[in-house]
Amino acid sequence: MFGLFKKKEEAAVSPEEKAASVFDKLGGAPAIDAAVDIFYRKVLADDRISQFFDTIDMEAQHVKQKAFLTMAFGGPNNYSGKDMRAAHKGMNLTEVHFNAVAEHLVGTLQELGVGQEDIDSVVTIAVSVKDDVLNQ
Ligand code: HEM
Repeated sequence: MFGLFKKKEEAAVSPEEKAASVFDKLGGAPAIDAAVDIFYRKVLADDRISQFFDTIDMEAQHVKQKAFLTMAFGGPNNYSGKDMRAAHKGMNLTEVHFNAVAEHLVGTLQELGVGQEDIDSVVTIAVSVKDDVLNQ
């Protein structure tokens, strides 16, 4: 059921050596479901960005939001969807749109009780894909 998020073998790295990602700390794939609901509600309630999701079907979007949050939370690196540049091509996204999404990402984490240090690492991951998302 959570095939998309299946953990890769981590034979070469012991648990002590590998810092837990926010994805792991939240409780892995099942916890992402709760995060998706919060995040998506925020996105759809935001006039700056809700229009981008108007024509997208809910079920497919749920899967995509899971992929989004798994990536942003530093989850298993076996995402097999489109790369970020291709996924957002032709949308004419701007900094305003990006910042709105980042804001809702942070708000979601705050609601889930995630600490500031972990929120900072999620923001770092989000910022690292910004140029691709904005097709700059
Ligand atoms: C940290 C920033 C972002 C990440 C990590 C991200 C991640 C993703 C992922 C994983 C997908 C699914 C790609 C696929 O179809 O395989 C996706 C699709 C999509 N994203 Fe983003 N995204 C980001 C920012 C944004 C922003 C700022 C917007 C608009 C306000 C946006 C709107 C969309 C829409 C509408 C789709 C669906 C496209 C379609 O189905 O045709 N994303 N995103």
